[in-house]
Amino acid sequence: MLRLEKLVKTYKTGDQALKAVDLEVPSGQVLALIGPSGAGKSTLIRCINRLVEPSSGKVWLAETELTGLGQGALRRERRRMGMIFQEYALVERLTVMENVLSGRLGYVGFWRSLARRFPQKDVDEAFRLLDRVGLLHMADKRADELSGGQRQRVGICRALIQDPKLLLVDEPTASLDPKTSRQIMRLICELCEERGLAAIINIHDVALAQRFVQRVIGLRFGEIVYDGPPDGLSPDKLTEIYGEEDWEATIKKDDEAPVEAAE
Ligand SMILES: Nc1ncnc2c1ncn2[C@@H]1O[C@H](COP(=O)(O)OP(=O)(O)OP(=O)(O)O)[C@@H](O)[C@H]1O
Repeated sequence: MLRLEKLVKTYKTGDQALKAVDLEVPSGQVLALIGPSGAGKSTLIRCINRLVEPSSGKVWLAETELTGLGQGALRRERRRMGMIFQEYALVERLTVMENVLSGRLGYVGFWRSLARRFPQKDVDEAFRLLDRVGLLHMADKRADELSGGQRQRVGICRALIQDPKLLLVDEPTASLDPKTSRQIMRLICELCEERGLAAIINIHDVALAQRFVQRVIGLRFGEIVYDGPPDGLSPDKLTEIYGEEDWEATIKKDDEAPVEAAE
């Protein structure tokens, strides 16, 4: 449902962040994008919805070539791609409910959005989503009163209320403690499964990626150097992706106790 063909991004500075990346993601597949700092992970995610304009190559979302669209058509197609950010990108002075509903701004008309008058079905869906992520009781709280984990849950609801087919997730746990990180990764993966959503998750924590996703893409210097199951990430493979390090302590152990469901 998502296809990248020879995607290249060269920034004005001359940095070649992506070198002819080919990638296909079927419907409903959740994959993790790993790689060292500067490998091109954020660039790849942002080239898909053209927040960063690719230099050449094509991005297909189902039958639509996103790279060939004008601004109006691109705005419409972006509704099908929800984005979740490391720093949540909430509007601090707005309530949780208002932040979630802002995910519908691409759908409601200009005047309606200006008055923040959303259709009742959008409000109902926002309540359902907040309930699903355990934040129903927080609906009227201001965003700046929330913890990091709660903010990310709001960010997730805001992406999902768009009713996307694909989630683009940029370091969702980078600002969170280890336990909250696991909770957020689990939540994202569960929601994708419930809704048949595909997702690309840019994540630094290899063990966390291995624990939750079916497929891992390793990026190095703008090229895919690993594409396979989480268990195929041997120390040698990780060295190829990241460079020398002692990986035994980092890789998920098979005998590791499963995380409590109640976490
Ligand atoms: N706006 C920009 N202008 C110029 N060069 C950029 C820009 N954004 C990224 N780059 C360069 O492109 C390359 C890839 O950067 P990118 O942020 O995509 O990597 P990343 O894998 O997401 O790194 P990190 O994990 O540190 O976020 C780097 O060499 C970076 O310096």
